[in-house]
Amino acid sequence: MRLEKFRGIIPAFYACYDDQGDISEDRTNALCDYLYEKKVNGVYVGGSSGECIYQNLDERKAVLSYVANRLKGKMTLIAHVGAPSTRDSIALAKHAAELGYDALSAIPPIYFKLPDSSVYKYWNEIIEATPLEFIIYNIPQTTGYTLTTALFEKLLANPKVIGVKNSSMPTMDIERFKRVGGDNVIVFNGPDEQYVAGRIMGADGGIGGTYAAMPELFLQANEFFLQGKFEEAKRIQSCINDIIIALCSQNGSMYAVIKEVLNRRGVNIGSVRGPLEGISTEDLGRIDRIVTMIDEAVQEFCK
Ligand SMILES: CC(=O)N[C@H](C=O)[C@@H](O)[C@H](O)[C@H](O)CO
Ligand SMILES: CC(=O)C(=O)O
Repeated sequence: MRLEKFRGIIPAFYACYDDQGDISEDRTNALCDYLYEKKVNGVYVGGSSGECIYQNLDERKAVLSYVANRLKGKMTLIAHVGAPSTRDSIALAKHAAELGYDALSAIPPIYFKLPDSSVYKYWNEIIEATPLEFIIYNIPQTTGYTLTTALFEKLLANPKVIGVKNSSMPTMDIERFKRVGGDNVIVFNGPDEQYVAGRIMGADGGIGGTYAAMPELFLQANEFFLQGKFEEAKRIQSCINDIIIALCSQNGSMYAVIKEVLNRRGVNIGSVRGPLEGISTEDLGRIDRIVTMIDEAVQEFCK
C-alpha cells in the first residue's frame, strides 16, 4: 500500500549543536547513524524536538539537507516546514521537495490567533507549493489551535493530504480523525505517554519527541501491539511513562535531558538553545538513573 512507509515508529529528530551552539553537520550525521542502527521506520525532521522555533531559515534548510544526505533511501523522511510566515514555510517546503523528502508537515500558524479560513489557506499554500504529500500537525497545547474534524475533512478533499500527526491528549481524537479519513489516511499518535492507547484507538504509527531516547522500547511496544500482546504492551508503556516523567522532572528542559541521555548512550548532539534550559549539575546524577531505567527496560522487554 502507498502509505505503508509511514507506519511504525518515527522519532522526531533533535537539533544537533556543536559546543558553541551552532548547527553541527557531524553531530547531525551521528544522530542519523544511531537512528538507522536502531531500525526506526523514519524520522520527522525540524519539528518541536528539532527546536525549529529557535532556528533561522538557513539553519533549518541546512538540517534538512544534512539528514537527507545521510538517510535518503534508508528510511522514511518527513520534513516539518511550519514557520511563522507562509513565505518561509513555502521556502522550506520547496527545499525539502528538492531533497527528495517523502512528505511535508506543518503546525498551524502561531502567535496570532487566526480563524480557520487563514489556517486552511496557510496549509493549502504550502501543499500547493510542491508535489509532495502533506501531513497536518495538530498540537493544541503548544500552538493554541485545535484542528476540528470538519476542517480535517475539508483538507482531505485534496488528495495530497495523507494524514495528521495528532498530539492532543484525548485518544478519542485519533479515533475521530481515523473515522473521517478512513483507511486511506494515516493518523500518527502524538503523545508518547499513550502510544499503545493511540494504536488501539486507530493510530497507524507514531511520531514522538522521546522515541529517539529509547527507540528500542517504542519499537518493542509497537511489536507487542501488532502481535496482540496487550498485557506486555501495557507493561512496556508503563515503564516508558516512568522514564518520560523522569525526563520531564529535571531542572533542564526535557530536550536537554534527552540530549544528555543520548550522550551517555554514545551520541553527543550538544545541548539546547535558550530559552530552553540546559541541564544543571544536580541533574547529572539523576540522569544516570534515567539511563539505568532505560537499560533495565530494554533488558526486560527487548529480547
Ligand atoms: C507537546 C509535545 O511536544 N508533544 C510531542 C509530540 O507530539 C510528544 O512527542 C512529547 O514530546 C512526548 O509525548 C513527551 O511528553
Ligand atoms: C514530536 C514531534 O513531532 C516533534 O517533536 O517534532
